[in-house]
Amino acid sequence: MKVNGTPYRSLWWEENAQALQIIDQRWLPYDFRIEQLETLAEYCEAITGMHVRGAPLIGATAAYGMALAARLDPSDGNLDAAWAALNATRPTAINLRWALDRCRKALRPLVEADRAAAALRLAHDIADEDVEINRRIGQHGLEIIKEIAAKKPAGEPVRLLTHCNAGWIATVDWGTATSPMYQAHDAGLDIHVWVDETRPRNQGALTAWELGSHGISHSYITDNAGGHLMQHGQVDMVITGTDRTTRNGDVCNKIGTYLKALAARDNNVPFYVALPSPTIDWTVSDGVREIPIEERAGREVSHVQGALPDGMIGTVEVTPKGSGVGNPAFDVTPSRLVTGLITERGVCDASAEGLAGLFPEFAASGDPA
Ligand SMILES: CSC[C@H]1O[C@H](OP(=O)(O)O)[C@H](O)[C@@H]1O
Repeated sequence: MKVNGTPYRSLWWEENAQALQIIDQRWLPYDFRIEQLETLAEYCEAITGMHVRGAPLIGATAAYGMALAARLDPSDGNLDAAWAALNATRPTAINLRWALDRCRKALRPLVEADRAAAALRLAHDIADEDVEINRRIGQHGLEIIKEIAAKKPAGEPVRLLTHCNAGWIATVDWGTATSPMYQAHDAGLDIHVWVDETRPRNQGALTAWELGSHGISHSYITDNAGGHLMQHGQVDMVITGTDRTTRNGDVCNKIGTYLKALAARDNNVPFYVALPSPTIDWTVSDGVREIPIEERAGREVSHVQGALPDGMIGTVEVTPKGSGVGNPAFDVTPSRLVTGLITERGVCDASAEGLAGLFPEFAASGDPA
């Protein structure tokens, strides 16, 4: 997507430096900073510290981390160590494990001398595939928005609500939940997006920044406003991303998604999830009981980051001293609350049959890596 007229991906390989460059999202939307990753420790910190975030982007970053490891020392031992270090960065988004397994599976059979070049090519492929997957998700999501638009009174926009940031900055490009929004806007459809701020890291500010940069009408709302808006007929469709979706359609996503799905069901609002196939965990059926939920630092809840009057970026403490803090970063929406899954191969029910119908080869093997 473009930033001030310049096309960007969320990460890119800098040939001259032979290093990965990322947009350091910790400073958005207040400041646009680019960071160059040069050591495995920097790759790990970039993921753990959410310099890069979003399931597909985490996976792509990890693939470049494996390419770095293969260049420094292509031995099995070093690749295994890199795999373990990167896999330990964040526990919930399955794209991390998917990318690492795919890299290790591709490199193991090769002689060591061939591994560095192969690993870099594979990282590039994973990044490019993500862009194409998300573009296709956008095409399928656009058809849903068109169907809703056709039933709306003339002059009334299609009103979407989204939670967190499943935007181009959470992927290599296009985003997952935002790809249908971009493509609907570019196709001339009138849309308005309710953007959940998404406490505590306020990734909604990233979504608002993205949509504003693309000229898409939107409103930044508190996380607790969504149910009220749905109750008053102000939402035509909810669409979110996902960090891990089980083989039967249970959806793990940013904390608060489950509550939006409950409100959507109670108000008969369709609830869609944009789902790239690398985000499907074919080994898990019961999302609530089997998906590990990341517990992040309490400081993310007790302190809020923002732009200070002098333009500097700072944090303000918002909880009383001595209060305990909880910070589960994700929750699981049971498949029964999901209207449909928008994948790169089309839209399906949130069910084992639905996903197996679109991805028979993965459903059979259980191993998409
Ligand atoms: C397109 S995946 C985006 C997904 O990842 C986010 O989590 P985080 O910001 O903690 O990396 C969030 O759950 C989004 O829906």
